[in-house]
Amino acid sequence: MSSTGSNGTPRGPVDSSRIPRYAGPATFARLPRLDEVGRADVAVVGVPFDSGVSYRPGARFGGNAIREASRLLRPYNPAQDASPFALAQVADGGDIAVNPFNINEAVETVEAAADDLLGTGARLMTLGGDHTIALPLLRSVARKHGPVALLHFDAHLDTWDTYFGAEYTHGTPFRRAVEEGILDTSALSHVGTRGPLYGKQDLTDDEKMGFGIVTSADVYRRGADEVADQLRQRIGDRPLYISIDIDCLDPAHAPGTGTPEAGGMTSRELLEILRGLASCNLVSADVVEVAPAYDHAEITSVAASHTAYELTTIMSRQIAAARTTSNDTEADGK
Ligand SMILES: N=C(N)NCCCC(=O)O
Ligand SMILES: [Zn+2]
Ligand SMILES: [Zn+2]
Repeated sequence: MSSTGSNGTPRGPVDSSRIPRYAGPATFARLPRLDEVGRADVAVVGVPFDSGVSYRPGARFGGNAIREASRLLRPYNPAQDASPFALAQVADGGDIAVNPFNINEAVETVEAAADDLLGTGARLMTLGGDHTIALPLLRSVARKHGPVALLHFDAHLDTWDTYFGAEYTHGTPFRRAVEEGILDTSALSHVGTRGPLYGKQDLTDDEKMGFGIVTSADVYRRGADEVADQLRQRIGDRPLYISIDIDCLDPAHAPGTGTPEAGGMTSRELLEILRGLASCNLVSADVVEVAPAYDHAEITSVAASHTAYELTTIMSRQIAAARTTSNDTEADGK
């Protein structure tokens, strides 16, 4: 069942033709807060945590920067021919309050908060935070759906083992996830990979874990449509989690991030690949590693807000389609 406003439809964003879009506190896309609507089909939630980074800090401010940049999003998404906030109740669930001084505790807090939100039937659209948070989010999603397919957009593999002996960092979440058996290892892909590694072994280890790699150069050479087709075939109808490290984009398209690497995808390529995945069973997603202190003119947070908008649109469309199917089944049974 979906949440509805008092007139039976989801409560959408503040009307920017009546109330200036730059007025008032920011929620994602000017949507209602979760406490204003009771429950949501898609909960947008911030995780202000960056104690897992290996280089520049600052992603703890990413969620709010994305919310600010999302003021300009409009309610109809022409690329997917859908009005995501009318198809399903999308609401801003605020931030998960995580301990910046204790990574293990932070990981537990994120996992428990995700359990609570997923337990209400919502799908999660998480705004990071550094990439460490993908692990507890995946644990929670897998508890609900079983091992999930993973599409990981990133310059980096994030399947390294430890940094300074620490297991939970932004360079290690997906190795931990594979070790814990929470990923469906027949459908794991990195997209946008590039840049120097520690050694060739990084690639061999990653392949052994089950990952396929679409490099940023592959995207450039083969084009977004072909890449999306290939990914869609690999994923099939498995429950899918999409994790997007904004550094999958070239630093020209996302300068505001902690570990930038030259030679990345354009924001157009990323958005187009996502649109090509609209038929996949997207159960939750994150956008991480937005570090506004290194940004200019909100380039990075605007790209991140549009990325979250495409992901939210995919989820809303699927929720609406599932509702139609179950209504049809009910009608047939009567
Ligand atoms: N997840 C991100 N953004 N970066 C991981 C980089 C890890 C390293 O410094 O080797
Ligand atoms: Zn990265
Ligand atoms: Zn990453």
